[in-house]
Amino acid sequence: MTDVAIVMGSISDWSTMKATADMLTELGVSYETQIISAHRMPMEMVAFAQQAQAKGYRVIIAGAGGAAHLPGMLAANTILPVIGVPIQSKALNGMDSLLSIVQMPSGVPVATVAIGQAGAVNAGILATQICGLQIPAYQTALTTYQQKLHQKAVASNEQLN
Ligand SMILES: Nc1c(C(=O)O)ncn1[C@@H]1O[C@H](COP(=O)(O)O)[C@@H](O)[C@H]1O
Repeated sequence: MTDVAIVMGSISDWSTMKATADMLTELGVSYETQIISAHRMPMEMVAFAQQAQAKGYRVIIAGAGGAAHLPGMLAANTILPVIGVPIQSKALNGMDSLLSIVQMPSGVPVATVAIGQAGAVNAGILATQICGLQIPAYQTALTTYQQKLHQKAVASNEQLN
């Protein structure tokens, strides 16, 4: 069984969403990646969302840019938690993606992270935290990751002196 599904609206999103995949790899979390678009592949998008729980995924991470309907439309078709990653669009710098993803109507949440790569990394961590509620090995990996972050911050402070 694969724990996390990473989906994105276009192959052009991969340069951002690779940061999610890399984070999950670092934390030892199983994932699959797929291009699915609510706009360009509406039937496949609905089928994917409706089958996601039965496939055994615990969390869906969806990256999309511009009129970023994908995360919300997935959330509308599954009870799994959906984390939305706003891709940094060229025309509006990702503000369009962010607002399209975050401003969901009451009853259909998408857990929205920051625009671009930092958000993509955090989406991977957030998904691991959710899966970690049931998988102790993921909590151990998160603790190790947090300790590494701490050590790096302390070490960078020492560079000042
Ligand atoms: N936002 C969506 C959806 C969707 O929400 O279904 N499908 C594609 N896209 C976005 O269109 C942007 C440009 O895509 P192209 O580079 O393929 O033209 C991408 O950021 C993609 O996520």
